[in-house]
Amino acid sequence: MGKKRSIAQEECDGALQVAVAKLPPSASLNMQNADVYYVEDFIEKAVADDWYKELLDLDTWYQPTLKLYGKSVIQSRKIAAYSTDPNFKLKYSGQLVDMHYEYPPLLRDIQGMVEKRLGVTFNHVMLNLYEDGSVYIGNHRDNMENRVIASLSLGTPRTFVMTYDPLQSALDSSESAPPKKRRRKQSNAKSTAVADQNPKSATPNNGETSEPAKPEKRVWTLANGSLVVMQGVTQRFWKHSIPKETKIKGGRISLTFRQLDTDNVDS
Ligand SMILES: O=C(O)CCC(=O)C(=O)O
Ligand SMILES: [Fe+2]
Repeated sequence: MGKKRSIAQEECDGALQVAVAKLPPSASLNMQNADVYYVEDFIEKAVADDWYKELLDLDTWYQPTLKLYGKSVIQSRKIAAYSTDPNFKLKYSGQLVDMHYEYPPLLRDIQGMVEKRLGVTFNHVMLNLYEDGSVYIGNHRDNMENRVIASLSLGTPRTFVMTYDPLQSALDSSESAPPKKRRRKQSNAKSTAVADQNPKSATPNNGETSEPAKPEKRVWTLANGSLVVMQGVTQRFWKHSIPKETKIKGGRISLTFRQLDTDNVDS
């Protein structure tokens, strides 16, 4: 029997079959068990401002209702969702997302530009509206089938936090998973390294699961016109959030482009 392969290794092989975004190595954040890029000046600020204003006027924004512990709660963050696949449906917190299949011309152009620059195609974009700093997104991981996730930021800069928090199953499948007790202690570790406002100051990139998990956190500001790309094994090992910053009065729109699995089409 051959040596058991790590999840990271298998995912890397899988990622070669599906396209990965092409970005310069200088944009890589060199995070352990992740493939994350940040391009601060992906588009000019003046263009980002214009796009922000135009997208704010879309008539497709709405506040989804979430089911939390059996109660219906209205999400503070407005969203607008589009798909290039006319049959594609998506559930979010148990509710069907209000999906639109006719892209407004600007959104089609933006998606085309992002696709061209990254060398990949997307079948879905979710717009998030953070009207001010009281609107946030809690710590979460995106679905595994989101092979490449590209998030374009427009408007007021907001803080982005990425926390190393491996899925239990990912560690269990790893060759060198540390014992359970130690893993739990590590994920709560107070000594978590925080690279405030500097996504590149970092621990070394291990690239795979052959090393014990290192507690780590990255915190930086998403500039107006910037792009974050997460792909490969990132969602298995890292969570992300945009915390509340109540002093912030300006608005922000993020456009999160995704490659959703068409097997999930719920027609
Ligand atoms: O607004 C952002 O940049 C992040 C949004 C996000 O994490 C999500 O939609 O899953
Ligand atoms: Fe997310």
